[in-house]
Amino acid sequence: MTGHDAVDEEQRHLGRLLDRLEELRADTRARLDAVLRTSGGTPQARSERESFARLYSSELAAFSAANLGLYFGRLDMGDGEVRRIGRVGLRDDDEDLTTLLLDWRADHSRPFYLATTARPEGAHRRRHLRTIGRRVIGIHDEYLTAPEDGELPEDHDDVVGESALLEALDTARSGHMTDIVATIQREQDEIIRNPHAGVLVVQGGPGTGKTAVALHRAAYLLYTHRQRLDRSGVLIVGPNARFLDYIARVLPSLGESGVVLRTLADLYPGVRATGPETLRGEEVKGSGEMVAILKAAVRARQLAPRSEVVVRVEGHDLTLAPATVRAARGRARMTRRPHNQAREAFATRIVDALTEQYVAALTDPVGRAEDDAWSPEGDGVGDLGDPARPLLDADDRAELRREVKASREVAEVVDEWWPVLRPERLLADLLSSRERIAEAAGDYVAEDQEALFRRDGAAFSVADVPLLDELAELLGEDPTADGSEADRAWAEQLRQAEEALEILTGSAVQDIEDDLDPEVLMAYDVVDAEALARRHSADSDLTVADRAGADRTWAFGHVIVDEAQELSTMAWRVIMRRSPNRWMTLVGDVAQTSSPAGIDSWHDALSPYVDDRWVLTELTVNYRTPETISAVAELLLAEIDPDASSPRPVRPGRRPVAWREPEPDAVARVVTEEIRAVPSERAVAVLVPDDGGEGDGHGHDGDGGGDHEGDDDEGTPPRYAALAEAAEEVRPGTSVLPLALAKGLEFDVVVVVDPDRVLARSPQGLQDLYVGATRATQELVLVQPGGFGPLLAGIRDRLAAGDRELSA
Ligand SMILES: Nc1ncnc2c1ncn2[C@@H]1O[C@H](COP(=O)(O)OP(=O)(O)OP(=O)(O)O)[C@@H](O)[C@H]1O
Repeated sequence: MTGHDAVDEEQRHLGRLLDRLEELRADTRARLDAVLRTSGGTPQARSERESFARLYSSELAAFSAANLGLYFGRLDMGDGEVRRIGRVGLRDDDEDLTTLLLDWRADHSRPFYLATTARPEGAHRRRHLRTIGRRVIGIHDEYLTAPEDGELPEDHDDVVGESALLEALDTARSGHMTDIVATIQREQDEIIRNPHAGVLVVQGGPGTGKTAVALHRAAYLLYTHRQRLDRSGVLIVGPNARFLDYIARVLPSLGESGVVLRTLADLYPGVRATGPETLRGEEVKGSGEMVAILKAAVRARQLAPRSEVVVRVEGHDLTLAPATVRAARGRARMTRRPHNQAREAFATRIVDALTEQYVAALTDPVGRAEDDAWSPEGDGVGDLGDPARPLLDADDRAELRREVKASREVAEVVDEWWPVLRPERLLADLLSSRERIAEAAGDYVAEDQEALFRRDGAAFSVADVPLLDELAELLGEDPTADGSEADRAWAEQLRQAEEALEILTGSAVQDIEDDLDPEVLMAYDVVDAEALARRHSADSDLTVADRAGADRTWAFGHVIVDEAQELSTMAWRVIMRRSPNRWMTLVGDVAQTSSPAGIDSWHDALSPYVDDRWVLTELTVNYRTPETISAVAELLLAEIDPDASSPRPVRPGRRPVAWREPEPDAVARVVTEEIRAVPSERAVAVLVPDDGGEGDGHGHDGDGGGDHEGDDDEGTPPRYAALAEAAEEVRPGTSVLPLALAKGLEFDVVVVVDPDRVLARSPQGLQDLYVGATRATQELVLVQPGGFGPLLAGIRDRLAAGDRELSA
């Protein structure tokens, strides 16, 4: 068969596939319309209709998404079987339901990603197809076993489908990440399909495809465990809104729309953390010591009077002694329930104590019983008279108790000493008062206490989010707030489970939470699966993603964290709460940690939660930066950690890294010169220092906000505003970004301005520069006003010497 014939054959098949897809789409559309036209019926019928409507809508979305690049690969197996691989699975409507196209996630598609000449996986030939719309514009064949008439080409290490891969890697970047279904590499495939049902860590240097792998794993898990994950949802947490925007199209392009994408800034429903944070603040607020500080802050709101307080009930003056209130407080704390739930126990004790006095006042006017109650042998709570001589029967007493409980003055004192607290108010009150900070964080040095302080009314920062979440745990639901019936039923189930656990373990659930001993059962473990499922399928028009995203206590079926190295100790606690089953994929690179509260060892971060029961996988090939740029990155990495190994770049560089040393007043000219030279279809970014020195607002893209196209200079530190303007003038739409926002992104050409200033930002300056230098797919330019300092000049000279040696 000639190349021409082969293209014709594939062309015919593509036409058939697209026609079949269209048929299925029309069919699903008709079903959806029929469901939407029906109304009325029993609540059960309504709920069934809603779930069918959701199912058909998501099928429709998947079919529409599959249209582009539907068919991209073919495997000819050794036994003559032909497998065609594409974005979705399609069957013919003949009697046998013949398979026309295999979903890339199906087991039978796997050899397409794994086969090499060394291990052909039963395949004889792999074919990559390039298509535009209905047209096949190219095919590329690789023989995995020797063809009859030719030699077997040499295997290229671990790179599968090399020419298709290199072509994909060379394409201009659009500002949005694209899926990689056609060219997933073996080491990536093994992670995407990894069957481990616990915590899977994906460690890899810059550009190794960690983000791509995480997103494709989400799509794979949804395909393979559809039933389970459709109900419980998948959560993906990324470093900032710009990053989420960058990756937002990948899952829809794979036909998956039910995933909740969040940053830490909006992981706490109802709050958008847009406030600035200092580096010190980030560090202090991220540390595990905050748990004790927040507990102290809650306890500080559980009060007792200094002297006796008189409460008037139905014309009788009843007295509450400080000891009575303290005893009630002690009992309430002993329930080990969250503050707002323990309030009932506190109120009950207060009402009991007052009722006794009330009874005594009516039956024992001389006050003997009361004297007994507060005698040194008394229990501080009093005694309801002598049961041998009851003057009031049980009903009378109950009535008196009701009167005490209903009294406004009693409610007021309960409110004053054990108020209902809400996380947002409590945190704002704590952080805006130096006295309260000193009270709760007495052990901290003055600078750390000061790092916590913020003006009242200021927006919360990203570092505050885990504190709010922690407080929500410590405080519990507001019993006076509305909630859906399903939520209340769920809260009640959890409460009962917690009580059962308390009896089982003899210790408090909150204390278990403190160090989250993995061997200790959590409430979620004992809430029966059925109740969990009922909650997850609660009758509602909203999608799972909507419901899960709005519910702080939602138990996600799978949780994926990208750039997980940035999570502080406090943030890990939030993430773990969202994943009670601990089925997670954590993706990151401990050499890229730029947050002072981030991690430098997976073990340290994870062992408190899962001990050593987590699996480490590694990605070793760099698909983004070409060799020339990787060489600079490698030397920077050696400064961060001499033992770390760099990922191997798959592409040579087109142009060496440019080292430019303009006079300080010529920086804008040099930068604009560089970006003007870049072809218009290529994406360019100018990366500038965060300006995040102590006391400065540190760059977090906290606005949580949507589409960033067109407002690319958002977040530019003021010092670089003029540079941003100049860049915009010569090349509209150029991103001028602080380095912190470049995390996870990539551009064809990257200009890093003032790298020495980045390095000077302690303690993570080296990591920041390493991140910045590895954002480019084609060219890197370093622009240092006044000339490079010793570290970078040294790197430049070593590379130049290496080049001279190579050419000698
Ligand atoms: N198998 C592949 N086929 C085609 N492109 C790929 C493949 N793997 C990765 N890429 C591309 O390489 C680039 C880097 O991938 P990605 O952003 O996922 O890397 P990363 O490890 O998350 O990087 P970083 O840690 O630096 O943010 C992306 O453009 C991605 O699409």
